[in-house]
Amino acid sequence: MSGDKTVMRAWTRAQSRMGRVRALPVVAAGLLSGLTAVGQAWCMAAILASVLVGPGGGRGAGTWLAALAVLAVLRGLLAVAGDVAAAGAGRAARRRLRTDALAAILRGGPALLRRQHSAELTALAVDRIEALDGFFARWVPASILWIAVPGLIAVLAALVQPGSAAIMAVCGLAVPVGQALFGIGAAMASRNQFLAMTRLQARFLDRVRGIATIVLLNRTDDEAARLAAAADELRRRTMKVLRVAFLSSASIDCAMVAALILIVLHDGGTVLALHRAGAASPALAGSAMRGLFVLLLVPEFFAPLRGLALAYQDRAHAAGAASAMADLPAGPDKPAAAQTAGRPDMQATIPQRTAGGVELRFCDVTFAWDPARGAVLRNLSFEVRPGETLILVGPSGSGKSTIIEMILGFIAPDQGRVLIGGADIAGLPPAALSGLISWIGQRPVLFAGTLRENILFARPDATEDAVMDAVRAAAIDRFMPGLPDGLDTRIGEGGFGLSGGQAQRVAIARAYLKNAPLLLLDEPTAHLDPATEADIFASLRALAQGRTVILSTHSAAARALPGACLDLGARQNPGQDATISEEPAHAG
Ligand SMILES: Nc1ncnc2c1ncn2[C@@H]1O[C@H](COP(=O)(O)OP(=O)(O)OP(=O)(O)O)[C@@H](O)[C@H]1O
Repeated sequence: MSGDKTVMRAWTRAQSRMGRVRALPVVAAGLLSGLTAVGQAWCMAAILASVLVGPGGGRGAGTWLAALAVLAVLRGLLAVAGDVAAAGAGRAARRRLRTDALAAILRGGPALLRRQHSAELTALAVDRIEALDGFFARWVPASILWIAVPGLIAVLAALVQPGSAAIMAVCGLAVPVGQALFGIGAAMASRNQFLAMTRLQARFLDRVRGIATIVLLNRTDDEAARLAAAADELRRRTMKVLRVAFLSSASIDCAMVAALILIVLHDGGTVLALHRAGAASPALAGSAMRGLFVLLLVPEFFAPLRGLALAYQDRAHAAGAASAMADLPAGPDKPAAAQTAGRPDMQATIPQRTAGGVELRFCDVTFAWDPARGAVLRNLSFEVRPGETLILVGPSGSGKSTIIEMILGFIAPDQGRVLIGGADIAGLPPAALSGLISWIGQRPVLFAGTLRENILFARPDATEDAVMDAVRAAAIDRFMPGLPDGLDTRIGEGGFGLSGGQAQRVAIARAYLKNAPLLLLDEPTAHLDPATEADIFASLRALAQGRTVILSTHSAAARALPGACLDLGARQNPGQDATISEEPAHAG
């Protein structure tokens, strides 16, 4: 996970900017609420002064009470309006971020899962983004209101009682200093808490997936102890977050109590002096009212500062999410634009779908996952003409899956170009590229749902006839009579289980429905017995008709698919070029 503070700060600042527009109604409600609080304090001060010191000669207590009631209702309404607007701002931001995160995860594809744990990605898309609600609903408005409302209150108080207003302002200024100190601790504590939570989630998911291995190797107690240790770490870090939050809130209370005491001493002294001097009742009542007014304003003055301190947690969550978001692949426009900049030839026209497949060319492609470990593909060139099949062979780690991920657009060459139908895939919009490709991997993913829904996943608007054609072509009709509800049998998680070969037939049916000109097969029979493998290859052979096919395999049974063979193992020996055998050599 990236811990680059500049990236985190830039992300948090950018999110703040984006959240500000939606936070404006919350800020407006907060400002108006601050004004009504001033009105309430004035009414309360008038009522208390007339009770404590005697009538000052102005309006009666009844008028002030009525005004107080009206202001209380108004303030209640403003609070509701502010809460509704804040909830809306949080909802909109979470929706936007979740869409961005999901798009980035899908863009990253399998390559992303190789470097990030699926539990981490799930935690980001679900928990972290959920936790950002407070950032947009509370922190963004609070970061404006903590200056605006106390500033407004201090100015109005200064018009009435300048000395007390100055005391309140000076005590208020101590708060940001304390918050700056606690804030750093809060941000670190919160980030550590999130890391501990993600670690616990990842460990738990791993262990649930590997439950059979844990039981068979008799490691249940060990694993339970480790999970307990991870849970305990999360508990400790959560307690630390709470401790820092408590200290931060206590520091504001201290500043507020200091302001109250100093104002009582200051204004109380004035009222007492007037009383001793035998001042007239209206003058005494006026002085007491002004003193009480400022005193009653003190909690209102500190309330936005307390709001900011509470929302600091939310900002810390945003900083934690920032590092996780920064690890996701950037938007498609950025790399594509960067790669095609100044190269009009690369701003590709989208190849048309053709009946006989599509041409695929690798031109001098070099790629390293990690430059320190050297290039996986070095100056690789080959060409597959429309309708032809290329079989990628070579030992484990020679780069077969890397080639397939590159064609899928999940990774881009460090040097060289990959052309599909004459268009550089770096310049193709992701949707256009995926429209040209069907992909079948080692283990097809079946979603919880019916068999029909799983097949239709490739083309939800397919007609019943098209689905039945795909079912027959993929030989699903051979095992369908054994399913309780035929095509409407529920499969996937919690549903009916399919064997590896049957699941692969669902993937073949999906490819039939999608009907793309380029078919990528990444070890499609890796986990199947020889008889099922032969069966699957027979279906794939039919599927390959009229399509360009790239097949990565270790299996000798792949000979069932007639086509050229590119031995990547031979390329790893110095001085040897790509070796395409059996068919016209289009390799360089
Ligand atoms: N996400 C990744 N990050 C870093 N290195 C990677 C990543 N994916 C693959 N590699 C490395 O790239 C090399 C080629 O891997 P690749 O999966 O393409 O090989 P392969 O020929 O498909 O292997 P296999 O036959 O076992 O599937 C390997 O050394 C592998 O460790």
